Amino acid sequence: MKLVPLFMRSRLFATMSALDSAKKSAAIKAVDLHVQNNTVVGVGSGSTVVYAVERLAERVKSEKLNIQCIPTSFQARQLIIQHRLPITDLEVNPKLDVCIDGADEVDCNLTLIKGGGGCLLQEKIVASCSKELIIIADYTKNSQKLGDQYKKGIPIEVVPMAYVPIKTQIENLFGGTVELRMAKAKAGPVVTDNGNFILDWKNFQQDYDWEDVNKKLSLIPGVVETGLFIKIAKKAYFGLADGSVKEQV
Ligand SMILES: O=C(CO)[C@H](O)[C@H](O)COP(=O)(O)O
Repeated sequence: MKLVPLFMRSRLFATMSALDSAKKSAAIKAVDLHVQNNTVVGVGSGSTVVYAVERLAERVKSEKLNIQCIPTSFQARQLIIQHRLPITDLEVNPKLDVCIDGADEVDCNLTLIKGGGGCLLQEKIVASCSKELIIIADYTKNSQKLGDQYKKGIPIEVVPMAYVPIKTQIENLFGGTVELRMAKAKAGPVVTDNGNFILDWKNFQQDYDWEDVNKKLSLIPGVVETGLFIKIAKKAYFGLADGSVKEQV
């Protein structure tokens, strides 16, 4: 095992805990302001959402809140079950009051990149059934233009057999580079909760009309969904390093 000098370890720890507390304060604020008794709530995916689920569980216990939760991924489903929150689905509850979810990047127009965790398809479906999508994130996700902060690319969920022609079409239409997302603890590609692959479109131009790009991407045969969330989010809460929370509408 490689030894990390003590001064570097404490700096690493300090950075991680500042980010975590920023995620937590954003999550608490969103849950406290957007969830009441009888709310049907969409539970997003990722590390920030963990704090939202913890807060939901606290409030259900202390305030005896009656809520119903709809997961956006296998991870979200497990979180809901672990915290013994009531779970439902779109078949029973096709209309949600609110969906609380994280994001990989949020630009000045509340356009989002989502899907860093590979859950974009169910996240977009659940968000589209919700009266409001509320984003919770730490301060590193807040940017002027997409691509300013998040360098891992725009995730695009695709049908496996079509990943090569889709990659070529995106590169020819828009430039940049498109990579098949590879798994970390499995040989081969990441397979989504829906049995699809993820392409990450990197080094894209930043001054695109994202609505137009999203329409064109969605029309390519085999594209299941894009990680571009345009005019869907109602509000974003960013936890800041000083413990405060910034709101963006
Ligand atoms: O879109 C997502 C998963 O598909 C997540 O919301 C996004 O990746 C943010 O995750 P985190 O809260 O861990 O930063």
